[in-house]
Amino acid sequence: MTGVETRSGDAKRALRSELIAVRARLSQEERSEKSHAIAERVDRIAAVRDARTVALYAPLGTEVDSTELARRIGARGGRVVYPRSVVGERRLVFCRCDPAELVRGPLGAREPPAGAPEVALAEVDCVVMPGVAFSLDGLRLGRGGGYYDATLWAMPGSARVGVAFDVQVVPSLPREPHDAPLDALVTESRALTFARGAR
Ligand SMILES: Nc1nc2c(c(=O)[nH]1)N(C=O)[C@@H](CNc1ccc(C(=O)N[C@@H](CCC(=O)O)C(=O)O)cc1)CN2
Ligand SMILES: Nc1ncnc2c1ncn2[C@@H]1O[C@H](COP(=O)(O)OP(=O)(O)OP(=O)(O)O)[C@@H](O)[C@H]1O
Repeated sequence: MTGVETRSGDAKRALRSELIAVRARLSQEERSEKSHAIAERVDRIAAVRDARTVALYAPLGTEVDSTELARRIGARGGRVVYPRSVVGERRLVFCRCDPAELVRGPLGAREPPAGAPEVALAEVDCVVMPGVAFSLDGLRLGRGGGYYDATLWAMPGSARVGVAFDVQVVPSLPREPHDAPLDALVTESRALTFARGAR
């Protein structure tokens, strides 16, 4: 690892604990209300509305609640898949699963159980991701495993949409070469889209 990458790694760690604390200050009621507004807004983004298969996530801790978005996508006939962490390989696979069947995975997030049908990465039209922080230029800071980044690089045709509360958005984030930039970022107050060429 180069010195530059080490410094941005340190900066990411500091930002991670700061932004997790900021998000935790929202009340349960605020998070629920804002998550509903985010679901409405995400569902108006063309990349999501036109997607046949959308990768969502099972909310963990104080992340944006994806339940309403799952309901909306299902209601219009879309297919929702959830990530399973392949520990040791730093990657995700996506499986079909009823939300009620999700089980606690090795990293603490709820995931599809072993045996849930896996969907090829190329079939996933859009990936909707939670994060700890997002920047106005479309970078995402996750929990630090690098799972989404590694997987997204193997999905060049999938739209990448980050979802967050306004308090998680910062002007800029330290960028490392493996970071996979977003196509869109949606909060309770706005939707930002980023040009592919610009990233
Ligand atoms: N909801 C959700 N699902 C996700 C992710 C995520 O960030 N959020 N991931 C993004 O890559 C992948 C799983 N990676 C994870 C990486 C770290 C931790 C984590 O920090 N776990 C806590 C314990 C959480 C708990 O038990 O409440 C910990 O180890 O301290 C969780 C999941 C795929 N699924
Ligand atoms: N594709 C990759 N190849 C090599 N190392 C990687 C790759 N992706 C991430 N890493 C390493 O993994 C660690 C975590 O990366 P990073 O901080 O970008 O994760 P994150 O986006 O916050 O996590 P996640 O996507 O799991 O929520 C870093 O040490 C980084 O150098």
